[in-house]
Amino acid sequence: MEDIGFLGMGIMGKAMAINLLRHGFKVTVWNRTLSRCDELLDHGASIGQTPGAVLNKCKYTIAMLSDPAAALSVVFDKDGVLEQACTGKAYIDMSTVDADTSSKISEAITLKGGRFLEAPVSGSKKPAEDGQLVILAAGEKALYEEALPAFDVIGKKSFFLGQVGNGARMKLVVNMIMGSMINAFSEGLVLADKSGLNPQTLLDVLDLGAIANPMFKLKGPTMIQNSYSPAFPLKHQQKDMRLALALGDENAVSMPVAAAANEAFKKALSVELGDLDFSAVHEIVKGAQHPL
Ligand SMILES: NC(=O)C1=CN([C@@H]2O[C@H](COP(=O)(O)OP(=O)(O)OC[C@H]3O[C@@H](n4cnc5c(N)ncnc54)[C@H](OP(=O)(O)O)[C@@H]3O)[C@@H](O)[C@H]2O)C=CC1
Ligand SMILES: O=CC(=O)O
Repeated sequence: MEDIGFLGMGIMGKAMAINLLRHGFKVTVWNRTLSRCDELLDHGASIGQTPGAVLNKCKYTIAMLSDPAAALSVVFDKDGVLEQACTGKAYIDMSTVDADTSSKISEAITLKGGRFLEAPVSGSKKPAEDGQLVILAAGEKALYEEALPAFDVIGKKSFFLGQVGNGARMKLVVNMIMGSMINAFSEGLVLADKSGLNPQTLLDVLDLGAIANPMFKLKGPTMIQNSYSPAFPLKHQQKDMRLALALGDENAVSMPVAAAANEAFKKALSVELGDLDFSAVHEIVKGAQHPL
């Protein structure tokens, strides 16, 4: 698996492609805003002019795109992946999407003789830079096994979860929990502050107890400084809450905590915090204490 195509040079795609290049893979990159590929030239990448051109050149193509609309557009639009899908071509979509989107893509590609794996990831900008992602793959098992040398560079652990859709579902469950947790954490920071406690001391206490976790440790110090440089953009976290709630609807699972968290993310989007880190929901939680 030496020659790899990579579609989507956003926060995650760029870091993952650079890691592959560092480890000796030949990588051909494409991004909708093509100029964002230029930086990859310094790392030894080639540039493809369209998703179809990348697929045409490479036996294996990975995609890391923002949402279902982007994932579908890159496959089904003109000069897209589907135009070049055929026997011997493998497509690995690592974007966070819902199971229906993934299944649509899988069906279209396999109908043309192509191969498909979904492989969303858990972990953010820093784990992507450090090759420490957790990979949640589903689809063609043989393709999963062929992809492992690349997954081992990108991630610290890969799971094969069975049929297409299971990777997407697992990722949405994980991010539903994460989105609810960041809201509860934010409320705790506000409560500590308003009741006369030092939020930094709260962080120290949390870090020593049963609910210590890497997210609180990483995001806490920046949240108390109101600093939200995007590692995981809030607009993507809201997309994940929306898709997870839809999965809850499909399965008649009541999720009032996630629904409340989703409202906070929606409010954050409405005041244009979507491009900041998802921890910027803290601004909404703080603001809720001062209704106009
Ligand atoms: N950041 C994180 O911590 C993590 C993100 N994820 C998931 O990974 C995916 C990518 O995230 P991230 O890199 O942070 O996102 P970014 O917003 O940084 O990048 C999004 C990418 O999608 C492309 N894109 C958006 N819309 C379209 C479209 N209609 N057609 C073609 N390309 C499009 C963008 O291209 P352009 O440059 O032209 O806008 C860009 O390459 C998302 O699904 C996210 O939920 C998963 C784990 C962690
Ligand atoms: O999807 C985001 C992450 O941190 O994982």
